[in-house]
Amino acid sequence: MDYILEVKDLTKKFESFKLDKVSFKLEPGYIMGFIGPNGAGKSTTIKLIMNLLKKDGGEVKVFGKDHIQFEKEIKNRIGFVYDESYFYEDLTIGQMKSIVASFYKGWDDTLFNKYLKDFDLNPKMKIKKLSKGMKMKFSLALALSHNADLIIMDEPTSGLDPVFRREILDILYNVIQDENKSIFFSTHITTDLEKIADYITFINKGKIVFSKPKDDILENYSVVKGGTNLLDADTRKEFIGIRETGVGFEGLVENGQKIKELFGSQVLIEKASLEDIMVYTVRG
Ligand SMILES: Nc1ncnc2c1ncn2[C@@H]1O[C@H](COP(=O)(O)OP(=O)(O)OP(=O)(O)O)[C@@H](O)[C@H]1O
Repeated sequence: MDYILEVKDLTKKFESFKLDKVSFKLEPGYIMGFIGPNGAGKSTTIKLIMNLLKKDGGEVKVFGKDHIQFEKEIKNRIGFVYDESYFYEDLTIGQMKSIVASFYKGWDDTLFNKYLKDFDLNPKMKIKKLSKGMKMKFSLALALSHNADLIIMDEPTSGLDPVFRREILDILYNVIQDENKSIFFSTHITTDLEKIADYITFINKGKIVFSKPKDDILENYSVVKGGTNLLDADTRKEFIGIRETGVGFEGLVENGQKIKELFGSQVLIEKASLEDIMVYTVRG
């Protein structure tokens, strides 16, 4: 199997945080969402993949090649959207575009102008006058205009309104209709991933909780609701996380069948959303 992105045992130590042997793989033609709470290590992972930070251990291969040894060649084929703006604020969109375009072999000006139009961006506008959402749109237009085979984005939809977010998701979906291209992006907006992601990689406290097909995840995890009288030391062990309220409890389980056998009709079992899975796993 040829992977477009292969991360193996990626490790980075900061003073008070460790990214601990992070591993996952992405095949061509798919979208992988990268989720996790604040401070889980998403941006650090992305910066390490892009070699913007020096790793302490592990391996990263992009298009089957080492990400440092073949950095220049690889970056020509990556469209990168970063959560911190790296633009020169005094330049206009058009001027900044010319600088960025000069780095890429496959730059497509026609496509870029189409995105500017779609995104309602005026090339004469100075970058410092753009709102957060407009800057994000500009970053996206740049990332999508050099025929990249892999799009890597750190929270591309944060700060965007729901209408534009939906538009972005449609654009991303169109990108992967070319089966040689893939998208890897981090986000807090799990409902966006429910719409378009094929795979979900979930990171918590620097460790991967899972990296699996979205459909498997949504099929396997359930939220169980019932009375607190059902909870004791043994039954609690069945849950990944539990929330108790005045009227009963809600808990996340990976195998709903076992709970069904245990509690029968005393509980209500519903499919878990990605948000449920994230919240209950993080809270425990
Ligand atoms: N350059 C650095 N030096 C020291 N610690 C750092 C550095 N960069 C990140 N960290 C720490 O590493 C941890 C992970 O940060 P990271 O930005 O990767 O999280 P994240 O999952 O992207 O969070 P968020 O969703 O809030 O953006 C945090 O505790 C952060 O303080």
